[in-house]
Amino acid sequence: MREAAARRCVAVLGGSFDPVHAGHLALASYFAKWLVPDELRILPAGNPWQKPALGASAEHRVAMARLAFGGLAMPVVIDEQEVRRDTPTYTIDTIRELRQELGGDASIAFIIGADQLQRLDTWKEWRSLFDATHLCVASRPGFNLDAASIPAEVAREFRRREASADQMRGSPHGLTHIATALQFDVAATEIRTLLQAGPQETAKPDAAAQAQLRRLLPDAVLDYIKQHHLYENEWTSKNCKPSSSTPSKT
Ligand SMILES: Nc1ncnc2c1ncn2[C@@H]1O[C@H](COP(=O)(O)OP(=O)(O)OP(=O)(O)O)[C@@H](O)[C@H]1O
Ligand SMILES: O=C(O)c1ccc[n+]([C@@H]2O[C@H](COP(=O)([O-])O)[C@@H](O)[C@H]2O)c1
Repeated sequence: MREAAARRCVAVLGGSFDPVHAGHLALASYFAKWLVPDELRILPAGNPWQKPALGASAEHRVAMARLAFGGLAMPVVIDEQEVRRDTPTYTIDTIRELRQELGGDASIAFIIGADQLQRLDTWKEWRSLFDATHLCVASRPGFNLDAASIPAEVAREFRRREASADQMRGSPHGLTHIATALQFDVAATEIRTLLQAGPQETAKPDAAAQAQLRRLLPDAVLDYIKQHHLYENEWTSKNCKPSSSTPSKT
């Protein structure tokens, strides 16, 4: 008798990654261990419509994501579909694209942190997400996962769909998991602030900020930020165009 082919499982982590930091790596690594997917798909957001502004161009954010996630010991794909799109970045559009690409049978699991769970009901067509993907959520310091912090309807959906890793790998979409063990206290906002925390005349972070940055960012990402003088000034516009320091295409 022929053995049934195993269902392909793809874990997806989307983000503004402005810049990518150790919290993103911890989040991806956590679910890589929990779900054991065949692939980790990283999706830098082109136009994250709920963020007031961005500090680096899409090209730089993609380049930093490549440096950061390329070091993980698993198959990683940096998917640029969202930065190629002109429209606001809606996850439902992206997941539908992914479905087309991966087929109806693949198990797709979209990963978010607790802050996004708290506002999931503001996402475009959030209920439709369950028809196309699983949703995996991780705790994050500063963002409660208790009943009072999650919109009631979102909490209800998550409760009735809660599943094990085996169940998620074994079906294409519609299941959820909330992991409460991750406690990595870092945000991109904090990193952008640290990068500006130097004497005005030097525009360089002081020694304490420097040590903190080394702890919160992969070395290659910090080196890249310095090489391209990213985040040295106040906010640039949201759709910031690549500057002269845009990475060359290789
Ligand atoms: N420290 C963290 N722990 C758990 N999840 C995180 C952490 N940092 C980011 N995430 C999750 O990663 C995804 C992408 O996050 P994003 O790129 O917006 O980073 P951020 O640190 O939240 O940025 P910002 O401070 O600019 O809002 C989101 O789903 C977010 O919840
Ligand atoms: O689909 C939406 O409406 C939507 C609203 C807010 C956030 N998202 C997605 O959630 C992921 C994390 O977003 P962010 O803003 O925390 O970087 C990223 O992939 C975003 O595109 C998606």
